[in-house]
Amino acid sequence: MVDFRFDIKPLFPQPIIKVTSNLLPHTFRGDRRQCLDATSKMSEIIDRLGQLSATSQGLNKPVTTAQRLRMSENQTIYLLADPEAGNNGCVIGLLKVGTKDLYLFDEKGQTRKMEQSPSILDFYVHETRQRAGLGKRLFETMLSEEQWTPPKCSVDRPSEKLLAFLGKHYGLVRTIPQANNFVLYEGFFNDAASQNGSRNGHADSPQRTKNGLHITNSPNTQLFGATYLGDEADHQKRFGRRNSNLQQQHQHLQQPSLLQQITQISPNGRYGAPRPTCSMAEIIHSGSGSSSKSGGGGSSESNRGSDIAQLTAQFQNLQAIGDAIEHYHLELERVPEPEPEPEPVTEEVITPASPPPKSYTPTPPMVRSPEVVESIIGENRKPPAFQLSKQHTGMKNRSSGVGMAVMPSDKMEFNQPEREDFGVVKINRPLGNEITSPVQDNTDAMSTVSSTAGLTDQGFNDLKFYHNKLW
Ligand SMILES: CC(=O)SCCNC(=O)CCNC(=O)[C@H](O)C(C)(C)COP(=O)(O)OP(=O)(O)OC[C@H]1O[C@@H](n2cnc3c(N)ncnc32)[C@H](O)[C@@H]1OP(=O)(O)O
Repeated sequence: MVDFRFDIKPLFPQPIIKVTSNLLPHTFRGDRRQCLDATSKMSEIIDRLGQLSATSQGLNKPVTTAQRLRMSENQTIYLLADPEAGNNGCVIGLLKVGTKDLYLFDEKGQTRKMEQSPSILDFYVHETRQRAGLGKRLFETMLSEEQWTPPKCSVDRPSEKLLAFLGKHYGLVRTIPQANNFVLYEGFFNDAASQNGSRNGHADSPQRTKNGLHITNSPNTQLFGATYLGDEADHQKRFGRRNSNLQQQHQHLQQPSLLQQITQISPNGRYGAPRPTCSMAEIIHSGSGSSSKSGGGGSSESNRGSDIAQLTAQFQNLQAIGDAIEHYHLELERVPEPEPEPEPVTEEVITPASPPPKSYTPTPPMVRSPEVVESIIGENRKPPAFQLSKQHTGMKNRSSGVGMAVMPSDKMEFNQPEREDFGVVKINRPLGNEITSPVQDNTDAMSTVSSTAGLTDQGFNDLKFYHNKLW
């Protein structure tokens, strides 16, 4: 029995009291100060009994606390005490009930939404007083106060003791399997459809197929296929340890043809929103698209001609890409091995506080001078041939995100000896490296450079001034 440092008699003018979110016995009468005192004491009683109940059921945290009761709108705790025991009396048991909106399966496996369904949420009688009829006394008081009948109560994860209790006192044995942790007994749905407004095919409720499968219509359904509720395996998995004795009914069959049918649900909402087109995908797929179009529609000669022209253009594009890749590989092979490491340059040397980049994507040909390529490749694959100054490496001027996304360049340097008009920049050539042949000048760029973009003392513009954030 559970006793407390205070006298419980004022709180228990009768052996069983009812407590709701105000944390006061339903019998309570008193002023504000007495009210605060009673609330504090009642909180202590509830927390203590809730903890004992959890321990008794092997739960790692209590289902019942004063704080939870205070926050709830539709829960009630019945407390059983023996006010005459000892000096201060003692509390013997607790029964927490409430109403819940639940999606449940009826005896036929049909889904029903039950609103304000009566539920047994927590039940405990102190170990020293169990099997003495006190549990039944508490339960009966609750039934009469709430005007509930036992078969109409759902039970939240009942323990074996509670299952035995309900079987013994109320003949509740045959259960209706559910996909959640609640146990229902046969008779739960008798006249429930008319009383509780339960219905099948509710907008929010799972739908039922002719074979008894239940399909949840959630965004995940669009992404990963339908979720099936109510089959035995799923029930076993969800229902867990306590209700192994309840696995008995409703073997729902899953036929492959039906699965195919129900998983072909067209996406809607944001999952059905158009996606941005991928230019490479367009190149690859537009050929088949156009051919199917022309094939399906009985196209004219001119259509066919334009299709061929399109295909030729795409082919040439692909060829050009292939050539560029091949050229790029050749250039990489041609990069000479770095010289043995000379004495490092001591002046103006940067010993980067941050480590060098872990991965490096080398520059394509025709963009850098071989020396720059060599030094940068050496930076990643082998120890550098010499220590690079900040001005050589452009460490601060590096645009790793944007530049690499567009072309595999570790460093982009801009040659702009004179100020040009707004928005126009000549790029990719250090000062002094003038174009010797038009072939070299294979790069163009437009930039959003402002007139305040600063030149370094070497004449390089810092790329950050050109970076378009929308990239
Ligand atoms: C939703 C939930 O709350 S689930 C959690 C339920 N609570 C617990 O499991 C906590 C530990 N158990 C208890 O507190 C109590 O056993 C209760 C609340 C379940 C029942 O209270 P009691 O005062 O023992 O009930 P009462 O004396 O009226 O009825 C006794 C019957 O309950 C069942 N019962 C009670 N204790 C046990 C037990 N240790 N083992 C098996 N059955 C038991 C039996 O059917 C028993 O009848 P029997 O003695 O003829 O076999």
